[in-house]
Amino acid sequence: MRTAYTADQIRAAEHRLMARLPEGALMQRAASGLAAACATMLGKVYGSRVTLLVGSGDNGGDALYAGALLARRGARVEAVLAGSRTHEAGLEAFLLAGGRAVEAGTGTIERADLVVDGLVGIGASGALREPYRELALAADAAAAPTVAVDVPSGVDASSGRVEGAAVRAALTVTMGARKTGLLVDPGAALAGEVELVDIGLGPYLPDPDVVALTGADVAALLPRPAAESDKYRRGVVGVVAGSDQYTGAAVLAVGGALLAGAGMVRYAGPGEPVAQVRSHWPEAVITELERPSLDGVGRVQAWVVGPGLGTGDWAREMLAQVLASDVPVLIDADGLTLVARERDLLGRDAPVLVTPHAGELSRLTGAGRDEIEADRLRHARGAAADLGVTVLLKGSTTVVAEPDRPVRVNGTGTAWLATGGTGDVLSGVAGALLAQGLGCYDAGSCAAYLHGLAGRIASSGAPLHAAGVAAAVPAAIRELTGRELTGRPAPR
Ligand SMILES: NC(=O)C1=CN([C@@H]2O[C@H](COP(=O)(O)OP(=O)(O)OC[C@H]3O[C@@H](n4cnc5c(N)ncnc54)[C@H](OP(=O)(O)O)[C@@H]3O)[C@@H](O)[C@H]2O)[C@@H](O)CC1
Ligand SMILES: [K+]
Repeated sequence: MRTAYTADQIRAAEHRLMARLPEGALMQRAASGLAAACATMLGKVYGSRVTLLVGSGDNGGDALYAGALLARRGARVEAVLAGSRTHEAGLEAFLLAGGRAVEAGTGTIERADLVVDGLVGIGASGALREPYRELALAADAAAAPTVAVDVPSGVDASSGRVEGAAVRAALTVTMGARKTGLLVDPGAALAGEVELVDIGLGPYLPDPDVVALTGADVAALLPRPAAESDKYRRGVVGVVAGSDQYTGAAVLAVGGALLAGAGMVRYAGPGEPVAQVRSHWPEAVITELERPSLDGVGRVQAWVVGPGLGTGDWAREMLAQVLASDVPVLIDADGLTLVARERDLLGRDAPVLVTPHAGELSRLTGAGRDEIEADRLRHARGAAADLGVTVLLKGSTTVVAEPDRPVRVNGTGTAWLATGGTGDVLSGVAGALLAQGLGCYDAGSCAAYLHGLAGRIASSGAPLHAAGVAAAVPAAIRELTGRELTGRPAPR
């Protein structure tokens, strides 16, 4: 599990640790980790040109001490001192090691083999001011890669929010613990690779603000069929999706559920989608509906409701009946539009997982779509608390929020997944995990991980289509769990 923390959490932990250490010890640890990462990126340190962008705080101090270490190894290191003041001891060490302070605009950034962004770290507030903004833009325009110290300057360490200009790093060397803003877009997209330097903060850290599951975490959570499993005990998913107008959503949601390991999928819908589901998935158990009713559909362990369902009376009645059941329900797409109109529908005791994209969450909460995109964490958390449900907010980093738990973020996706129908597949995958007994929090975060990985497998760097993502879900599970998938050693 990768954990991340807000700036306030980090600062509090640092204070407790600093009280036990000699002055400056933490910064020395940070700087040596930073210098080592820069050296690796440079390949050959001797003779290379390194330009430091140095702000007025300790973030600049880290850069200066690291610059001193690189200068001692023969690099030509120049520092642009951008703040109204400069970390004194760091500057002294830097100059003593042979580093040079230079003005901005002397071509130092353009000539560099590597730029080190030490403008601001966790002490930043608001959009980058001048001259920092100008320097961030110059670093972005330069040919050399940028290594960000702690966080890319311009990215809010606690949220990933970016107001105005920000540094685009190839590598972010982060001190003591990951910052939340490095795991959540738009910040995550600007951080590049993230390397964590251990400065001994571990014992002083509180519960994390956000966490990201690793492949091993997901593998450990995924339900596995045991020898005595039968199709009912492996989890029966009910899918209420699709309409005579939108048939594909039904096919994709059923496919996602089947291929993510549901023991059985029951599909209930009108004639057109029934015909499509039947021809694509003979495995599904189908009830063709003459009227909107779940009577006679049979027991399920979880429902997926909403993709392509429409928003008319039929859809509203189906949604209400699904929500009147006593099993977990995943609501997506048109189901969310209906819930936005009629919040009372959510009043139930059994768990609810909603899977909006930013536009759908906007309808649910009234916040602007752009505002949600800019601060995904805050809005997902707020919606989970307000609605009393688990919220999986889709996007380039998917976040899963549930009251009183760290937000889970997922970065396995690829931009190619932003195409029609992939959300329907995700709802089926998550529904299969719910039906197999995972709670909404685990089902949502594991489904996001698997779906992202399946997207990568289906894409391989090229366009993908939603049915291809569903088809790649077993390969994604195989990649995570390998031979132990059956719960037994692989046959020879
Ligand atoms: N604490 C520790 O033990 C350790 C800390 N470590 C390191 O210290 C970093 C935190 O250092 P920090 O607290 O000095 O703050 P930091 O991020 O350098 O900048 C603060 C200054 O920037 C300015 N400024 C703010 N906003 C701005 C804006 N929008 N646009 C422009 N300027 C802006 C403002 O200065 P002013 O403008 O007031 O002169 C403010 O005072 C941390 O990220 C890590 O790298 C490591 O060495 C490990 C040990
Ligand atoms: K920085």
